Formats: sequence, C-alpha cells, structure tokens
Amino acid sequence: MLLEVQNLRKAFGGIEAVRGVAFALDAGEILALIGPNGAGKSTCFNMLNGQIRPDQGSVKLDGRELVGLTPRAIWRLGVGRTFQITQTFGSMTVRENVQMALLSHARAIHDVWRFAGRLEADEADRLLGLVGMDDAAERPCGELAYGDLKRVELAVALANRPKLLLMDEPTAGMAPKERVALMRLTARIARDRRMGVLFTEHDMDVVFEHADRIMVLNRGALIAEGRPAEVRANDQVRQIYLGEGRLYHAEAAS
Ligand SMILES: Nc1ncnc2c1ncn2[C@@H]1O[C@H](COP(=O)(O)OP(=O)(O)OP(=O)(O)O)[C@@H](O)[C@H]1O
Repeated sequence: MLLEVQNLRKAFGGIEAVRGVAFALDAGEILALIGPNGAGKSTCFNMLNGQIRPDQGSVKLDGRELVGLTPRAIWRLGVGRTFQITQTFGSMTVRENVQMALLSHARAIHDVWRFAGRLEADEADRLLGLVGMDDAAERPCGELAYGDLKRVELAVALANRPKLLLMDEPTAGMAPKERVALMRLTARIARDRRMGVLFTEHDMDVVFEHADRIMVLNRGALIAEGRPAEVRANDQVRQIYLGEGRLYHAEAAS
C-alpha cells in the first residue's frame, strides 16, 4: 500500500472535525473524498500533508510515518498537492513556473535561480508536454485561461515526482468539457507514473466518473467507502445527498 491512514482525529475546541478516519490508497489509484460542507475534508487533507498535526492517528507513506513531520519534509518524501485557488506566479512564464518547481525539488533554488535561464528547461518542457501546455511555455501565467492554469499547476505539482498527489477540488471553476479533460489527464498520469491521487470535489459527475474508489465523510467520520456503484447505492449516502439532487444527476449522466 502506498498510503495507510489509521484512526486520524482532530478537534477544534469542542468540534470533532475528524473522528477516527482510516483508509488505504494504492499506487496508481484515484480515490475521491466527498462529503457535505464542513464534513472534515480539508482538515483531513491538511493532516495528510502536515499543515495540521492530528490529535491522534497515523499516516504512513510507503511504510514511513508522516505524522510529526513538517509540510516541507512530507513534500520531499513525495506528497504533492494542488490547491483550489491556483498558485502559479502570474508574472512568470509557464515554463519558468515549472522550472522553479524543478529547481526547488533539486534544492538549487537559492543559489542558481539568477543564472538559471536554461536550467531544467528541457525537463520543464517535458512536463508541459505531458499536460499539453508546451505551446504556451513562453506566455506569462497571468494571461492564461483558468483551465490552462490548472494544467500548468498540475505540471508544477508533478515536478516533485510525487508518489501521492492531493488535489483540492481540482475542477472547481472550470467548464464541463475542461473538467473531463483535466480528470482524464490526471488519470492517465496517475496510471503511467503509478502515482496515487486523493481528491476532494463537490461536482458529483466528476467524482462518479473519474474515481476508482470513493470515500464519504460526514461530520468527521467515514460513513461509506467503495467503488462508485457501491457508494451510489448506499442508503446513508443517498440520504445525505438527498434534496441536493447531485447524486441522481450523476447517476443519470453515467
Ligand atoms: N482552524 C479551525 N478552527 C476551528 N474550527 C475549524 C477549523 N478548521 C475547520 N474547522 C471546523 O471543522 C469542521 C470541518 O471543517 P473542514 O473545513 O475540514 O470541512 P470540509 O469538508 O473541508 O468543508 P468544505 O467542503 O466546506 O470545504 C467544520 O465544522 C469547521 O467549522
């Protein structure tokens, strides 16, 4: 198993944001974490990459305990993350953003950035080719359409060669066609590189179409886990999403 999470807990004052969450994720697998607003998804993610220290529990990547390590140390061990708000540097070009990430991975950033016009440029272009953005390498990121920016962000996250990629609502703010394209691209890369992907997402169409497995969090606890068809058929899950119509829409679409 690539990732093994056991009995993860976190309370904020009196609120038990995450209560005894346990799951495992295999290399190359795409796992979705869904749940209503406030269910504890972000808190889970933040515990996985070290931004929040759990009150209890264990997070193991390739058998190595991550709890207690800094976010940077966890990133170096191979846990990458993309955010809901894209975090590229707007004034830098597409290629420079990826070069920056590559140099950072090589620990070279402080010494060489000033002289680094060509450094890692080939690898940056290779990663941009992978996400279909090589033609835009010279453009400032600030000029890109949102969907293109998300693809550059994926290339930036891949520069670290993550074993596990955490994606916070990867398709938020995108047009439906772009959503499908980004998730297909993510799936292809996950399979090719044997990279595990854990993502949160409010769009149930994206979740049910693209996840290998789905976990449902409600009030801090996992209430269901399984293949999309199993989760869709789960009564408790249907109750939670009832009224919102989202699960049923996903059903009709698949
Ligand atoms: N830093 C914090 N201090 C106090 N309470 C917090 C903090 N972070 C989260 N919470 C609470 O913990 C619970 C879980 O929040 P969390 O943001 O993890 O949910 P979520 O599933 O990511 O929600 P959303 O889908 O709206 O992003 C909520 O009740 C939230 O108010």
